[in-house]
Amino acid sequence: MSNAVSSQQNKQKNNKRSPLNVKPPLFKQVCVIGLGLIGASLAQAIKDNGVSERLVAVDRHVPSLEEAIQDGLLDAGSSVFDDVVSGSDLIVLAVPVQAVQAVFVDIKNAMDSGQLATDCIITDVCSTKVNIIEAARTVFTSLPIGLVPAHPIAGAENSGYHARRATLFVNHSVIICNLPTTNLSAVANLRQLWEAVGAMVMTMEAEHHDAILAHTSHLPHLLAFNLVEQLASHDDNLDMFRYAAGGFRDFTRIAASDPKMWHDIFFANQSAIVSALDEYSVYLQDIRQLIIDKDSTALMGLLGRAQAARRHFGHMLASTPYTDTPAMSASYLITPSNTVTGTIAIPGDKSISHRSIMLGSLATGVTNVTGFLEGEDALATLQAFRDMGVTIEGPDNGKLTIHGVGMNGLKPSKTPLYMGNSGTSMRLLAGILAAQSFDSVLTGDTSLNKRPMERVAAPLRQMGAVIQSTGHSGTAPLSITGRDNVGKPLQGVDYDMPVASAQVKSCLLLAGLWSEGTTTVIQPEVSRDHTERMLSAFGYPVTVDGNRISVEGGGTLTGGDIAVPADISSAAFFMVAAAISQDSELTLTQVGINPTRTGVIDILKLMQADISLSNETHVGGEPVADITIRSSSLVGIEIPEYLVPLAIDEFPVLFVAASCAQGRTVLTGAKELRVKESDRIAVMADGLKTLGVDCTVTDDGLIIEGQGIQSQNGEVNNNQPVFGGGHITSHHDHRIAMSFSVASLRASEQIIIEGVETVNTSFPGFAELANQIGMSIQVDHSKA
Ligand SMILES: O=C(O)C1=C[C@@H](OP(=O)(O)O)[C@@H](O)[C@H](O)C1
Ligand SMILES: C=C(OP(=O)(O)O)C(=O)O
Repeated sequence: MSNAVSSQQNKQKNNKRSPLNVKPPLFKQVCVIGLGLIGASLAQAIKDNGVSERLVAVDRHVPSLEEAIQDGLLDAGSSVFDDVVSGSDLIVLAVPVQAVQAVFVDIKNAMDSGQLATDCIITDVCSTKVNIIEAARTVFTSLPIGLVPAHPIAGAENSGYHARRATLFVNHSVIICNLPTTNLSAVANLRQLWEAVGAMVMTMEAEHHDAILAHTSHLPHLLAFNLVEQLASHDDNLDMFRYAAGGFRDFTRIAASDPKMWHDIFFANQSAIVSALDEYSVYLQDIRQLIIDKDSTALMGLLGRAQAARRHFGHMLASTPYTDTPAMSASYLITPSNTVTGTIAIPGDKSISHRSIMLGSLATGVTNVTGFLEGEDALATLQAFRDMGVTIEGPDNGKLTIHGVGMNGLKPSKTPLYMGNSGTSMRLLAGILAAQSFDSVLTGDTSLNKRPMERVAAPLRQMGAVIQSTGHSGTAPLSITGRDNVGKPLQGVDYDMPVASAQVKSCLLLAGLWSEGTTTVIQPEVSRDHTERMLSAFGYPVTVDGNRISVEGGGTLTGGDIAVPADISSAAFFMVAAAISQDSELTLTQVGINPTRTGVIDILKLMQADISLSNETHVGGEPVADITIRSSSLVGIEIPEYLVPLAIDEFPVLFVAASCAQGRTVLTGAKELRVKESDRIAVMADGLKTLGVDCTVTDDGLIIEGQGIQSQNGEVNNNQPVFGGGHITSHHDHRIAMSFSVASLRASEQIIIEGVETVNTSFPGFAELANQIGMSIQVDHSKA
């Protein structure tokens, strides 16, 4: 008796296909063996996406087949292979690993009898790959040219036909194992199929696949089953389970999976699982010993690294910023307001926070940091040093304890160092890493991977570094060869910097710490000098002679305490907010006023802003002061070029100030703005035009026709709107998003700023603080 079921009567109504059909269908007939969750979901996805003219299935459970035909999913189905397989050009094995060999026997017989063409594509969805290939070798004299082992990394706790979802594979990875015997067109067709159902295809050697999966899937399942077994075998197991908290539940969730399936997988991938388990046992013994020894530093190091790595991997793979932003596409909806008042503390300085991690890690002894900026950029630097084996406790409310490893104590990271969105992290680290004994790779998110890196790579090469910018055009990822492989240390050089960049200067000075002889950097204009100051604070001699800065290689750093002042670049948004609005007065406490950073104060003063400094003192080698700023009648100016590097990050918000000034403001000599997180000249000009401001982009700057009104009798008149309302896109640049938020203080209507999640890179809590002083920013996560 034949177990075949067919669906003539259903054909008509089930021929509807999605408008996004792949045309013509890739396959004439796909035969799915096994209608469990994965097989049925793939069948549904093939059907919905019109990937095959006909779809048939083989399953031992005839009612599922009947239902699938009734549902219009299948054209035919049977529990007997020969009944339906004839003429298939793709066979998908979605059966347990141990059943694969028997299906290969059926396929071979069908090929021998001419029911199947010898180039029919044969694939599978099993979690192990080497044993699938071995099973094929046992059955076929030579591997079929259509054999393409594959593994979709997708699943759910529910199983069976009814749990199927056509979307199961969308945005999930599918690993395809290319075999030397396989027809290239078979691989290409299978790739197209998976892409058509929404998956992302990657290729891998079968052995590598099994080793990776042994660690990432098989080992966790094994541990989950085993932990439940351990607890269940206790005499008081009822109490154990009754009081088992969320940790146990989370850890053992996967122990609810199908035992038969896992039994098969554990045997099928035996050797890779055993070696993953052996490695796990070593780690278990190590952490056991740390607890016995009460080795607090090492235990904190391990736990901190693991916690950060857990977050970090996800972001690294997605090329997204660090902190868990609930939405990666958040917007600000800003209702116009016209007054800001209060006394507020601004978060810590980003530049100094980066350097505190770098020098603290390389120092001997412990460095305690307070006021650390817990923004994504500085956290990227922190993670990189953790990845290189440094124990860093915190951050906890801006406090960090760094257990320095000394000048030669860094260890190679096991993964590329991920710098997120942070140019400072990547460029300064390039200098440090070029001098280390080991190889490194530095990578970043999509924005950072577009920014110029040859500005550091080229001078580092002059020092003897072996460094490649492997991106499209002198861009990251950066691949750095360690000195052990180069065979000699870096050599000091004299380098005349073509641009006044503190990042380039710092990169070379840091490389100079390990170089033979003297490294001298000559800058065309003064740029921020935090590296020089902090090196001195850590006891490393730095010679500054005008714009020539030198270090001798071979010194050491001594850890100490660092108090990070508030970031003047973040304070700038609120300075401009108070200046352009009416009846405003803001005091920003203990802001860093390092003279290489105060260009924004100088420019605002030239524009006749009402700013004053008080409580001037020093914090950790850096001058700080309270800054008070009131509503001002700003006037347009020609910005002196020497101030450009001293206010480089503040220009986006200064453009907002210029729009509110009376008369024209002209910025020149600021080409650097084009290679920040966005092209800040073009992007600001677009946004200003959207809001109705007349401005002209030049090669190296911007001309803005201010719309401010002259003050009458010394009275400030900042009531009139200067900006209209509208939609602004931040181009995922934090400073663009914050600058246009400030513009809302002189807007006539609502401003919506899209893509504001990167504000967290430099100013976590910006919107809350802005609202505290009288602005009205609503954060909208609905696009997540
Ligand atoms: O050294 C630093 O910490 C920084 C230097 C500046 O870059 P350039 O020096 O490349 O202009 C600045 O834009 C950046 O936000 C931070
Ligand atoms: C340019 C900036 O930072 P980085 O270069 O570190 O990404 C910035 O914060 O404005």
